[in-house]
Amino acid sequence: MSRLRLEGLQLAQGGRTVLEHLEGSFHDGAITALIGANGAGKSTLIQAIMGILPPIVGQIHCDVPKERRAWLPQQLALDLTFPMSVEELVMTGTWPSHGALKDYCGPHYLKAREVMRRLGISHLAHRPLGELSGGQRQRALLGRTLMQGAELLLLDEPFANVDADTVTVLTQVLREMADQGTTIVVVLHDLEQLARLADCVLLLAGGHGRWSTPQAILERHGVADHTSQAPLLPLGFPGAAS
Ligand SMILES: Nc1ncnc2c1ncn2[C@@H]1O[C@H](COP(=O)(O)OP(=O)(O)OP(=O)(O)O)[C@@H](O)[C@H]1O
Repeated sequence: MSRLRLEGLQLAQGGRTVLEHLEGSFHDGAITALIGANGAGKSTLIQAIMGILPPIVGQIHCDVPKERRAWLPQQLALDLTFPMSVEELVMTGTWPSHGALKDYCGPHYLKAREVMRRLGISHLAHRPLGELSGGQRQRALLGRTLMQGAELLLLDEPFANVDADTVTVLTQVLREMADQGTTIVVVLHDLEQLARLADCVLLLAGGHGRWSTPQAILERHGVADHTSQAPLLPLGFPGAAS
């Protein structure tokens, strides 16, 4: 049985229903793209899965322990002026399981070094977060979730404001995480990212959710061969609820 399931879910923001009758299971060890127009409720669903927004009706069944759930919010939502280095940020990935006040030990530093190497940010270990580019920041933030050993990873537009090399590295690391069993839910906004990354799709439109596949979404947008370089088109999903 899937570790993350939605059952008769209704979610509201500011007293207004945003999504209702959401049902279904996210595949374990797969990357599910959460797509839909602006305001469709993608962030709302992410907040609910993270346990920040309680459902009005229905339930979210999540069998992943809290310390193994990770959320990478939109970069713009983060205050990165906090005086902290890349290595320190990556090390905070140990907090959910070890506590914030515990001293780090040798194996923690070794693991952090391995994580930074994997993400190509070893040379930035001691650089303050405020001095990083968007792509470098995103690598460091993903490093924190690797350090955490996340089994459920939620990402909100992880490729916004990042360079092409970072897109490649993030895509590769996310695929490796999924192959190792992590359940990944990622808010995406364009077809190229969808073609490159997603195994499954949950499309939000008109207050409802519909499960689909990357192939079906790409064909609907007239991109038949999804293995080729798909054009970078905004996903507006007109009439997506049909
Ligand atoms: N804190 C809030 N109070 C009231 N309404 C909200 C709040 N947050 C979101 N909303 C509304 O809920 C609806 C869904 O918003 P949400 O941010 O989940 O959409 P989204 O699909 O993530 O959009 P985007 O692609 O623009 O990020 C929108 O109509 C939005 O205006």
